[in-house]
Amino acid sequence: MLNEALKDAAAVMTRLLERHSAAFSLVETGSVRHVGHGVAWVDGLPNVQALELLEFAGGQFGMAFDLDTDQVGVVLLDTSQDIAAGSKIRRTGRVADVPVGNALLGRIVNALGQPLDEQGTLQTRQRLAIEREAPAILERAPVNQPLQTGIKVIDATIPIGRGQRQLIVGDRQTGKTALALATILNQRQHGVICIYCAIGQRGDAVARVIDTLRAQGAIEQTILVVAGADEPPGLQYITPYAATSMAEYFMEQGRDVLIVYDDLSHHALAYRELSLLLRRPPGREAYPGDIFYIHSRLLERSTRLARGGSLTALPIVEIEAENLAAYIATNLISITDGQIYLSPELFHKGLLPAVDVGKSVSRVGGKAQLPAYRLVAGALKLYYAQFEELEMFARFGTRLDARTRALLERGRRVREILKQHEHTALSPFEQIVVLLAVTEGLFDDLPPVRIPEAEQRLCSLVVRQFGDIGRRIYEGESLNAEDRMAILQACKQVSTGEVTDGNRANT
Ligand SMILES: Nc1ncnc2c1ncn2[C@@H]1O[C@H](COP(=O)(O)OP(=O)(O)OP(=O)(O)O)[C@@H](O)[C@H]1O
Repeated sequence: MLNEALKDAAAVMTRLLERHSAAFSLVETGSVRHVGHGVAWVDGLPNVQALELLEFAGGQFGMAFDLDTDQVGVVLLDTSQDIAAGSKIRRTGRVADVPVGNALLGRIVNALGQPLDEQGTLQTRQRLAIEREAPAILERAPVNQPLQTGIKVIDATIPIGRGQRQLIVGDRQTGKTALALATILNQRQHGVICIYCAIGQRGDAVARVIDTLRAQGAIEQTILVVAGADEPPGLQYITPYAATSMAEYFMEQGRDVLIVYDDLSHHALAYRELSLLLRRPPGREAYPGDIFYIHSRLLERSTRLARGGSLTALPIVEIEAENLAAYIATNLISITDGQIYLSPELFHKGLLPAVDVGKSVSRVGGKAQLPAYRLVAGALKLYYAQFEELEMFARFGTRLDARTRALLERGRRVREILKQHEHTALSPFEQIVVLLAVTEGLFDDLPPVRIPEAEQRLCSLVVRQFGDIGRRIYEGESLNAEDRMAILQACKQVSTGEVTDGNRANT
């Protein structure tokens, strides 16, 4: 009896001692040896873990990055203003993590999950580490469901599937953000949750995105994770990882999620700055040796899960002077499943969105395209490729035969129909009908300037008359001969002016 009681007492004592020693290690403190822009070197903290969150005496946060034998390199996640040599710093015992959950929808937060909007504190119960392992191969499913962008040139020629990683690449001011934003806006009716992650962007650019999301009623299903250009490089560096953890929460609940990283060039610059400040050896273009790894580790987390749920990533990268072979851009091109290249030349010609179809590719999206779309898209790509080649020859003033002239004329109309204003998304059915009309030559007699008007009339007509075909197409049916005939007939009526605004004209 006494033995039993002694054993119990010993067990209680052991538990108390364990708890006490754990608590003791949590309050391990150190002091700042010296502090620079974005980083600090700290003495003490012998048991600190890599990526552990550390708290300075003034309440600022940092993250243990370089663990040397005699000091710790800490990346600052707040401004360094009130941190000086001698400042105290303590371990928190947890790696950097963020709140996750439905409460984040419609909110603007930073990489630590702190609200940046005026809607008060976040009511979330769960947190996830910002650095998480990507799903294993066996947990993944093939990408075979479309993610509709509503943009004709993308959905037709460079389709994106749910779970795909598609790079948006281009010089500055070529419409990269506009393209990603249009994709987010188009998810309103498809129930896809969106995360817009701004890294190193100017405040006015982010404000424009927020305003557009609000004005178009898409903010409620979007989370904005923002680290502006004036934030410490450490905070900019962890922002995409934090945003991905917030996205993974929804993916693991079986939801489809879209994440936009705007942009990874600024992310790479922030990491280079941190690495140079921490005196890590510089490599090509002064980037550290693991620059490829930081991006592949991030994008590996986007996938489609076999048990349901997907995370589609649209990373954006900015290049200079159309140099697609730039270091960070080529790294990202090799990591992702395709790229959308935005050309400054097309942008300046007013061919918006300025997607250069020849330099863009989607390595998996074709399998995800709706079956009805595949037939139309094939013909469209062929016309466009032939047209671009012929247009080059035509510039030399070569005399052209009638067939070539006809191909050129059709190509001009195809190009006209692929123009699209930034906030005018088309449903898959509308896109199929419009593209069918142009590839079948039903707009050949219309002057190109009248094509946008004909397109509008056609869209309102088919939605009104053929809603049922649209529904079937969306459910995965191909376009049968009868439906195709009916649609072509309607197209013919619109192009000849027989039908206006979806109604038969008074003839
Ligand atoms: N399809 C479009 N229709 C009309 N305007 C467009 C279209 N696409 C982009 N724009 C306009 O072009 C301008 C540049 O677009 P955006 O800011 O998206 O480019 P960016 O490449 O992201 O720029 P930055 O390099 O500064 O990040 C914006 O004013 C935008 O409204």
